[in-house]
Amino acid sequence: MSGPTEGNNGSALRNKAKRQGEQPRQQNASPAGTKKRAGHTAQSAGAKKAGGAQSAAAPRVQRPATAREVALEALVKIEREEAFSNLVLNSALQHAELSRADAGLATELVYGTLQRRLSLDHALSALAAKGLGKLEPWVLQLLRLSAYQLLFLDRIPAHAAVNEAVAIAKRRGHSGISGMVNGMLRNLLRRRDELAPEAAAESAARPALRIALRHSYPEWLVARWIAAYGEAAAEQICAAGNAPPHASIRVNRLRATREEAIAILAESGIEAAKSAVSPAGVVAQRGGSLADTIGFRDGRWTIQDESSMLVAQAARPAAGMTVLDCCAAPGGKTTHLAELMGNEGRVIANDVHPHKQALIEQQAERLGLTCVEAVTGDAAELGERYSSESFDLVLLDAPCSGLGVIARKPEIKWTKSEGDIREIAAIQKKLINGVAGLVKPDGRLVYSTCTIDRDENDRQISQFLKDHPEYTLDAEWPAELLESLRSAGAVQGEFTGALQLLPNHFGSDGFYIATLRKRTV
Ligand SMILES: C[S@@+](CC[C@H](N)C(=O)[O-])C[C@H]1O[C@@H](n2cnc3c(N)ncnc32)[C@H](O)[C@@H]1O
Repeated sequence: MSGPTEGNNGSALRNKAKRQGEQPRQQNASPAGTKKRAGHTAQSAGAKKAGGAQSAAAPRVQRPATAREVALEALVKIEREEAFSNLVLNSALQHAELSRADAGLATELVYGTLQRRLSLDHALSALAAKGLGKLEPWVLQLLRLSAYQLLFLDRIPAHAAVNEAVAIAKRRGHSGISGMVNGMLRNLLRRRDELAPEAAAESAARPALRIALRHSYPEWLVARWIAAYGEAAAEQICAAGNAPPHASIRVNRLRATREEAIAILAESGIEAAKSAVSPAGVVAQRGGSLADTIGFRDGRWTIQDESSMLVAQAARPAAGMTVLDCCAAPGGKTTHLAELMGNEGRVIANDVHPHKQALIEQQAERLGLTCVEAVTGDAAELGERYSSESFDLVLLDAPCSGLGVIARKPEIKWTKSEGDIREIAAIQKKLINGVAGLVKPDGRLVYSTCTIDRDENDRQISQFLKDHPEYTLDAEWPAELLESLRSAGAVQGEFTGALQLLPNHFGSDGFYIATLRKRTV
């Protein structure tokens, strides 16, 4: 689901967020310093777009891109193409020739700038005579990433942040732009206390606006979370979304135990411990890239968020079952189901995108799982493709708004709207209704999402249960799993068979899981 998030930030930035109880962000890509540059650097691509830092006839002298230039290019691309931050950044780091520390800084700048966009724009708009709307995209991103350093990072001297920004502006634009960047950032330094997020939040009239300004979220989203979970929880959710995500693996029980995986990681210099959430999970605390390990290559583990690992566990597949995973790519939960089945039985893994079939097949092969069959099709049409009541277990890990994975993809805060939630909830409804008939009597239907919006989750399932009296919620989850969920307060009172895991419960992704059983007639 989410791209790999591995390793620790070599630069170990201690920032203002850290002083407020958060951890420095982990580097979200394999260390780039060892890779040779391939193709254009982020810097050379930028120079071309700025229109003439070098003439077409001049020999191209490639100067290594700096951490800030790599971050700037990535930010421009993420916004222009509405691309996922983790994919853009990983690719940018692979092409840049940065030291480990600089790759850490670029990562911090990209994620921090995306996370704190509201606070940064709030401060910058007070300083921009003509507002921010007319600025060229790269100038706006340069101002944001520089303001992020001035307002949120302690370890970077203010003069370094300003001087670097002015130097980039000079290389990319005309002198008017570098003068404006210089003036605005020096003004920001002078008025730092007055323009800080805390000061803005204190003057907010509404609770949703106060939380939005303090933690940098759209007010409509905070208002939705307050309505769903209350004010205190909404604020905790927002804070958790700004904290660095955990880097975790799911151990393939057919090839290793958690203890063995922890020992193998230690040999590669990665300090790791058992997950408090998932019985299959191991969380890296310090060290390098989890994907760049022998244990990953030889199929002893898969990189997966701890919450995501709960889905297959809650589904309780057994050896010999016939299982359908309706929205399966890239295969994280498919392969977990197959592992829990001891590779015995049949797991049909469907996805609508033909190119994703190979992703599922590659994962199954890497993990040694021969019971997986990857197929392509629209999940809404699976009800016509397979005989009714032919599966022991059907998993619908539905496409969703992704509001539970904001810590990994902070751009989601700014790209999603309430209209998007309505649209995706309608698709989810169509998909779950479409596959409900495929489950055998006494079989299970598992519905999951990586969002925390009630319209996509518990309200979706309440409506489904009204429309399908042949189904009930099934509370039979593995005891070990329920115990850990209770100890974190994620499950309170009697467990019903549906779980809304919030990002603030364990620091893992926000996830919803409902297990349903079809009655026998
Ligand atoms: C949440 S992701 C699934 C993640 C996957 N279960 C895993 O654990 O790796 C949702 C997937 O649904 C697929 N998808 C979206 N609409 C679909 C549809 N109508 N039918 C089948 N798959 C669909 C997307 O391509 C995407 O891969």
